[in-house]
Amino acid sequence: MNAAIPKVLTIAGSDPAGGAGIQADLKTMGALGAYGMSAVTALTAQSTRGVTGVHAVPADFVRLQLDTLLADIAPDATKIGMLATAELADAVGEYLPALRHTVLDPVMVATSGDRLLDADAMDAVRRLCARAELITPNLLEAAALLGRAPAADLDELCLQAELLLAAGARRVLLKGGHLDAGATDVYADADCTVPLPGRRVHTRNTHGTGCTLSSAIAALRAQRDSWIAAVRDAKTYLTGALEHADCLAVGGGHGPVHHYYALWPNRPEGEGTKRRMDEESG
Ligand SMILES: Nc1ncnc2c1ncn2[C@@H]1O[C@H](COP(=O)(O)OP(=O)(O)O)[C@@H](O)[C@H]1O
Ligand SMILES: Cc1ncc(COP(=O)(O)OP(=O)(O)O)c(N)n1
Repeated sequence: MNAAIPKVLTIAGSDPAGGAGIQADLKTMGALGAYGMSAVTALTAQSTRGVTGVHAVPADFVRLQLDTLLADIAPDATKIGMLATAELADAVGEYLPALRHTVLDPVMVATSGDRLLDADAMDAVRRLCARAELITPNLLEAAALLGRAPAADLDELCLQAELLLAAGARRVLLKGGHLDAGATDVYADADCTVPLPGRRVHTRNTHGTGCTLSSAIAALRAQRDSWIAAVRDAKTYLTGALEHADCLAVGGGHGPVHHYYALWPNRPEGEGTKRRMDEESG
């Protein structure tokens, strides 16, 4: 694998509160040793309490951002997040053949319940799912893509991951964060279907978990030899960011996860920080 610093692109919406969207993606990429770049698909008016407005960028201007960027820089990996409209989903789809290591987070609805994708954009997102190298739907997004009820247990998670493969996806990480217990996701590709258990963190500060996970996978895919290795390491990073979310104390609603938990040595609250200080003092 190339030892140069990887250049990783996010094509996503903006979250002014800094916990989701391109802001979360760029923080994640920086925290994981990648040089982050962004093409913005939509502005949201949003805080930790919810979304009050969405303003989609015209599709031709998203094309201009991508044409200008890609004429100069070849990303080592790309994460695609909020697409807002069918027109934007189709426009971004035009670039997938030219991009490597593509991760699509088919963002539809924020945790607050606010819509981030037009209702008539589902077919365009389905088309995109078949072109990305990995898709990372949550329970509700998988159910919407498949036209089924959301999975309620691990068996159904595995089944829906395999149904998404059968529908054309190349690799699927079906996220189980919305199940009542645990934090088990399911990874599936043509060779295997693997449950990925995770420690459940008891915090209300979960804003941006999906964005953080998909951008971490992209950042790490550029630095790992396989998708499954990137997915496992990204999940470990996200669990740490959730474990340290409460010491950020941002906003009055669902606050962000702590993207820089391993990098800020002067914040004594964090367990990762403490571990690092212990290691440094021998
Ligand atoms: N409380 C939690 N503790 C640990 N991991 C969590 C928690 N909530 C979500 N996750 C993990 O965060 C990632 C995003 O999951 P999910 O919440 O299902 O997606 P989204 O943010 O897209 O709705 C998954 O890997 C999931 O297992
Ligand atoms: C601009 C923007 N993009 C995506 C999301 C959704 O973020 P996600 O990590 O899937 O989940 P929540 O933040 O809603 O918990 C967003 N809110 N804003």
